[in-house]
Amino acid sequence: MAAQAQQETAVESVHDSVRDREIRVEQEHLDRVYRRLEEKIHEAEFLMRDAARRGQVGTPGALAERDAQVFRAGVHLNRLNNEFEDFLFGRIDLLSGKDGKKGPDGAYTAVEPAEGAVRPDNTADIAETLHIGRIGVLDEDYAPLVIDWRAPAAAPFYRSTPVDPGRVVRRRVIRSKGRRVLGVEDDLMRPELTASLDGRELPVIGDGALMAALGQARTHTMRDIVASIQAEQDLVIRAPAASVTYVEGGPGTGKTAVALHRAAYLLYQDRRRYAGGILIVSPTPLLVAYTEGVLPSLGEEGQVAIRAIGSLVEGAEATLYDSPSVARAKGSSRMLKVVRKAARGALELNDPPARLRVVAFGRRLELGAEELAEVRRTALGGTAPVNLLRPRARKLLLDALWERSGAAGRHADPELAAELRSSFDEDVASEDDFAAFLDAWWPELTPAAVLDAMADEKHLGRWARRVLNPGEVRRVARSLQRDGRSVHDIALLDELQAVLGVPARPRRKRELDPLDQLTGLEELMPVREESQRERAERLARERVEYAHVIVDEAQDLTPMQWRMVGRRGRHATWTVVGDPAQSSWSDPDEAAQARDEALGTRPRRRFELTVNYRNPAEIAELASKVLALAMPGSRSPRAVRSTGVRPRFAVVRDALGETVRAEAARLLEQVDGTVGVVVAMRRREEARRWLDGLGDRVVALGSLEAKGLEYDATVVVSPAEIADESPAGLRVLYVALTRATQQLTVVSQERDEPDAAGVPDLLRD
Ligand SMILES: Nc1ncnc2c1ncn2[C@@H]1O[C@H](COP(=O)(O)OP(=O)(O)OP(=O)(O)O)[C@@H](O)[C@H]1O
Repeated sequence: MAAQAQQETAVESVHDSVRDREIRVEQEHLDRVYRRLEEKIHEAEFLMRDAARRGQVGTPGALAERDAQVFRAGVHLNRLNNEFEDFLFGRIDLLSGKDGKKGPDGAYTAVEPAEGAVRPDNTADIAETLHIGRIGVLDEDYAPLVIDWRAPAAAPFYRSTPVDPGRVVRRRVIRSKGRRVLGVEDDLMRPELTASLDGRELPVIGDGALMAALGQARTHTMRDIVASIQAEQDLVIRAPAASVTYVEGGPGTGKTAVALHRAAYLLYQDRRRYAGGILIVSPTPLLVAYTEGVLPSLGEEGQVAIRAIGSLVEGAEATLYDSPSVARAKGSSRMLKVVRKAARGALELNDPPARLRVVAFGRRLELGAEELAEVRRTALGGTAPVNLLRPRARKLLLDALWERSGAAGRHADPELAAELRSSFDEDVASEDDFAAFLDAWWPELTPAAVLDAMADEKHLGRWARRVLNPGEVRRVARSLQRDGRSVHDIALLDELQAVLGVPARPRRKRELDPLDQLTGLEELMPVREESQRERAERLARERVEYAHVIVDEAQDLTPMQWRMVGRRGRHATWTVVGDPAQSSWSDPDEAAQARDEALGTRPRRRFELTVNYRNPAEIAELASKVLALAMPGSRSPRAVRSTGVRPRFAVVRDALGETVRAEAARLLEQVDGTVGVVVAMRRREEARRWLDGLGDRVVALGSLEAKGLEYDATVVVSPAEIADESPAGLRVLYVALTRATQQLTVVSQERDEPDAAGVPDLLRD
């Protein structure tokens, strides 16, 4: 026994010394990289100073040169400052071979080793070693010290698998903090080989980086996965952006992570093209807060706007929730008709004048109610937005007055007749009364004013006749009377904006800045004048359309929301990620149709993600029981790991709040990271009170708020209550059950009909 223990200790220490040696090897490389980076920073700073000096000379040549230098140096400094932390994370050791073919996405496809690279006795030499990091760094001879993770040459780091290893023998993830290498984790892609590097056998350390990453405690912000992107995810990240990249995958398959990394990849691939901006649409502000740190960690921020679906309209912010039946009405494409009628009908509100009186050519002219109604009807026959039809209405009024004046037949000569008409128009239009009439009779409408008018049940009833039933009219009108907007109201505001239009206003002239002439200057600005974040926010405010639109949790967009998002990417390429089984929208077919309209006829490339990286198998298995009820016949993604900890079932004895609090406190002891307590939407407020004083590692969430988020452990409170809350309740419950990375507790009350073991009816076999 003692001998065996001694032997094990010896093996361990040999292993440790190999690990230490390998860490030293990587430390030496990292030191070289840092020395090189410092040189580059000095160079960039010198260039900035030098450029500033030349700028004072002021000759046109010096100015142009200054611009170019400032631009290059600024970009460099910006990147270096952003990414100085922890940017070297990977390494691949390759057999000799050709560089291989580039696939349609520009990345190298399976690169086969050269003939003879593997000897008949299965031994081989490592011919090439590449280090992968957040940005590329070249040494003084332009040889790569670090390859940017998005470069085609880095693709084998992500694509190589033991089934299809290509030239990769060993894939290593390097963990470092600042300038210190802390550890390495290796995966052997060709375990059958005995490979040597510089005459020594290639050592292998650890159990692979993926498992290490997945087991880590969660915080309230998402981490990037750049060191452990898996092959099926890499295919999506690097997919060409020619049209629509459409990705489906179950909970935890990395859809959100992939979407964020794809944004960074696209910018790297074609910065100029995506200077038009990338919009990432997220379902909730909570998910925006959770994910928005990922892009800066990948060195990208300025061109990407991550917005919650309830924050897409400038000046409005969703803070309220609608009941399922109100949401269903407001989100449905039936609302289109209602909104169009409301936009036109709103012209009649606020008592528009019933007659128009003017004096022209010395005569009193008048149009009465009937004639005005006729003019309005004709004007509204146009297809332009209501606010933009005002000039047409004005013209029709003048026509009617001209007719009334009897001056039409006065001249036979067309030129004279036209002249007379034009002086008539001028005469009328210059009258204050006419202008005042027009303002009152065809006022400029704002989306907010029309939506407020829809809060009046009588008005809404008129505009929604034969579209919404009386119950829906009542409920929708009431919901619009509340203080604040819901996420569905935001889509209505956007639709109203489109139906109303914004009349052209004289543009303010921008100050001329010589630097504006510089192409790509946008990259430099953040360094000198505003932070990346301020810039992203400014661009998001100013921008109406984007070059690429990424929709996360796409299964949840209602038809009206698809229209809103579609307007932001009319000329864009798209990445759409979602999971129909998690849809909280009651009519997926209607939403799919609206999605197809938003995406138009663009060709789609479909991808599927099949591996669940979030939930351990024990939790995934329980969730799959609800999946079978929610979407019979659909497959659960395969969980990659198992913890041996089965979900726990607790039954409420006395007060629900006390049981939930006790279970949350228990989980806080068990895990290092976060605990999420998911309740039916109507219990959100009380659930927050239940957890009072337990600290900020635990949060209470309504079922719809849990979308996309994850916690070390979750407490799901009353599955039946969550499932019964809406027509899509079972799918919402499926979302709730798939949020935990380590532990899950399900709390049941009587209505859950728990069995003797506490398992609620919905989760039994
Ligand atoms: N290749 C990977 N390496 C390390 N972690 C990963 C990898 N892929 C995904 N993950 C992790 O798995 C978790 C789930 O990822 P993500 O939230 O992107 O999944 P999702 O498909 O969007 O899930 P849902 O549909 O439930 O919202 C995250 O913690 C993510 O960081």
